[in-house]
Amino acid sequence: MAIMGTGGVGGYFGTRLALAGHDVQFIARGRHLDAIRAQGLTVRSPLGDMHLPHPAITDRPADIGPVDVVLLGVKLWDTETAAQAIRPLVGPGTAVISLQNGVVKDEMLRAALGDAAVVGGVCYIAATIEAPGVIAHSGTLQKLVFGEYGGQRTPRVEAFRQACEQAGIEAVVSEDIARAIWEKFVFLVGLSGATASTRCALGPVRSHPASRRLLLTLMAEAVAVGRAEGVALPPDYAEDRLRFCDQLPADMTASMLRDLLQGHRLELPWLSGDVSRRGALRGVATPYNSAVADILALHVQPG
Ligand SMILES: NC(=O)C1=CN([C@@H]2O[C@H](COP(=O)(O)OP(=O)(O)OC[C@H]3O[C@@H](n4cnc5c(N)ncnc54)[C@H](OP(=O)(O)O)[C@@H]3O)[C@@H](O)[C@H]2O)C=CC1
Ligand SMILES: CC(C)(CO)C(=O)C(=O)O
Repeated sequence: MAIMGTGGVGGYFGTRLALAGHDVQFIARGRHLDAIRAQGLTVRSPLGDMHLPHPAITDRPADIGPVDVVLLGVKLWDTETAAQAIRPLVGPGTAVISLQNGVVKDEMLRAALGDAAVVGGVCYIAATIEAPGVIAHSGTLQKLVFGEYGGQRTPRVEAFRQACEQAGIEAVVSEDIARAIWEKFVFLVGLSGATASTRCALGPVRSHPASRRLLLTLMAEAVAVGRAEGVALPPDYAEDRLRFCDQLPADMTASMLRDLLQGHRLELPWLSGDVSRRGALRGVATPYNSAVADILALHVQPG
């Protein structure tokens, strides 16, 4: 397997897979790569800390050659460059599974790598690069959902499910992965848009009638756009996600709020911005997502 982007997501899941005995080749760059080469890759997690003293790691994916599975864990602005870089890793049966947020990622991967390579995927976790060479996992959630776009349970999907099971990763094979990706997207568009634009955690956002309406409407617009694109989301799915939000910890925030507060680049154009863009193409009104995209536009690029 290869992990393209050894960050919060790639570093966490890759480390688990490597510790379970799988041949995992990590791809990283910069100070993070240097630190991992010098001191190994460390994951701090409430489920138990992990350490790979000498992981196979490179910044030259072409040296790795074809693999069974590529997990893509780069931020969305790096998708096209990463897709070109992993071309030498993709053989006839290789599954490229993006763990990124958003719904546009697999469209970009298909354009670069062809339809056959792309297996849909989505992940549920909160993990970040705490320091070069060190990944910090918050909470205990660590789940992958993946599947072929046609819904078939192919040997490559089943083999990866088994690998995850051996590695102690909660893994679910979806027969409607497009819908599974949209389900996460709906929730994340609401959580990221509402927490980042108010600069508040979920607890306060859901308890004030106005910010609760903001949260619900951001999700409802995403549902309307998904349904207009033919995704089988129930019409009341936003209300379902609002009930889900009511059960989550009050201090929960989206990674986009954390990025905003730390002055990092934002994935906004691929979240609320993408709802707005897709809505315009389908004739679906998305005033709340468009407003969030406009309000936060100044912060998308740091500096
Ligand atoms: N973190 C989380 O908890 C969750 C994240 N996601 C999604 O997963 C995706 C990844 O997020 P996250 O793990 O937080 O991102 P990170 O920034 O933590 O990790 C991405 C890593 O990939 C590296 N990278 C990018 N391009 C290359 C390249 N060409 N060669 C080598 N290394 C490269 C980056 O290096 P550099 O820093 O130099 O750019 C960085 O170290 C995002 O789409 C995010 O929305 C989804 C669920 C949860
Ligand atoms: C909501 C969460 C933590 C779920 O994985 C996420 O994807 C994000 O904040 O980017």
